[in-house]
Amino acid sequence: RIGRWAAPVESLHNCPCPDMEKVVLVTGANSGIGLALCERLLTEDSQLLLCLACRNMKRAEDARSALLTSHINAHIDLLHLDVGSVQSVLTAAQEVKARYNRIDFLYLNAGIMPNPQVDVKALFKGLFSRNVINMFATAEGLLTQQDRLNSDGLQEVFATNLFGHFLLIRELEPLLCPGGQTSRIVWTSSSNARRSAFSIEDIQHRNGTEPYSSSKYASDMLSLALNRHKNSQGLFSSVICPGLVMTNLTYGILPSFFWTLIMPIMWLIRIFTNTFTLTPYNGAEALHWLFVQNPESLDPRAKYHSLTSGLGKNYTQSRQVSNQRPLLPQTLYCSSLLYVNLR
Ligand SMILES: NC(=O)C1=CN([C@@H]2O[C@H](COP(=O)(O)OP(=O)(O)OC[C@H]3O[C@@H](n4cnc5c(N)ncnc54)[C@H](OP(=O)(O)O)[C@@H]3O)[C@@H](O)[C@H]2O)C=CC1
Ligand SMILES: CC(C)=CCC[C@@H](C)[C@H]1CC[C@H]2C3=C(CC[C@]12C)[C@@]1(C)CCC(=O)[C@@H](C)[C@@H]1CC3
Repeated sequence: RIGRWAAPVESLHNCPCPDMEKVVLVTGANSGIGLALCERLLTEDSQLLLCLACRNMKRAEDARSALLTSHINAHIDLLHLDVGSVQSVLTAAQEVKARYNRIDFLYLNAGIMPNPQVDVKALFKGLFSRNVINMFATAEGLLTQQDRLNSDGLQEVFATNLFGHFLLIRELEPLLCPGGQTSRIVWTSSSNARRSAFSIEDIQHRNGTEPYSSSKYASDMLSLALNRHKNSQGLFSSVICPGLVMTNLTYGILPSFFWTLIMPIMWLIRIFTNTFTLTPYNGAEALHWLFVQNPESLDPRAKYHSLTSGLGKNYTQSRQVSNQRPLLPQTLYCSSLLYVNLR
């Protein structure tokens, strides 16, 4: 490989990825939707070079073993990455650049919702309102979280769900779109993302109680900005919502016995709102769907939703990302640049 995008000799030597193998990196790959995505990607393309980027190597090892049981010959690498730590992202990016000479797909899936609180009064009120379907689909007005500062002095939710991922993109730029090829970025966002939860004056949601919603809205805007800045260079960014999925994240909202108790109700609700995808496999539908799409055919302003019908059929639907204020994506892009340049 010659030219601007050439990798250092030792990395080419190390790189086990011949030209036709896709290199896919997934953050938060050891559980839930991330792990289900890996399973689905290996089923789709057995030649993949899959890199599980996780903060806990024991859990990462377990995930790799589970994947290898059903895909014996799969090529699965592990990478230590705590997206909530600037130093960890920088070290991991160095490691990725030493191992591979390109990234075809970067799935930015790791995410947290710490100390969630359900507003039970609002839930009961909502049950008897005309807004009930929207309430179940978006949890609007139902959920708050308590955030804290991490060791970098950043709010933990924004650092994990947004800044760490953005820093990773910036650091991996030399591996994105090498030699005129296209590269793809896919964010696991949420239908809980709401414009009113985000303020450019409080870019980390330090003073609010909905950092999760705010950070997911910010990731939608950042994806939009990436498309505006980078599509012409062959870099395409998309956002998805997996629907409501039973994972460690949701088990952190209510105790598991409660979820088990209301499971029949959840199946019933699915008849009215196809956003209750419930299983990680179903939730990974839009992530998998994007993998097999031609990037030029995608809408840069869309959010792709994993949906499951009452009869259990999975499909992907595109909806416009909600209410973009003019210039907000660019402003956010610049602010995030400032953050990552603080390193
Ligand atoms: N479940 C749902 O209903 C919905 C989920 N989502 C989004 O889907 C994504 C996946 O979540 P889900 O599968 O549900 O939940 P899980 O908790 O099962 O998965 C989250 C993954 O992210 C990893 N992670 C968390 N923090 C970090 C970090 N600092 N560095 C590296 N990895 C980290 C976790 O690792 P570890 O095991 O070490 O904690 C885990 O692998 C999240 O972005 C979430 O916001 C969006 C909409 C709905
Ligand atoms: C289903 C019944 C009878 C009770 C559960 C009520 C809430 C706990 C539940 C209703 C809508 C859910 C929801 C989420 C969490 C749990 C609810 C608030 C999410 C916020 C989980 C994470 C996401 O990113 C969203 C897409 C979910 C939206 C719906």
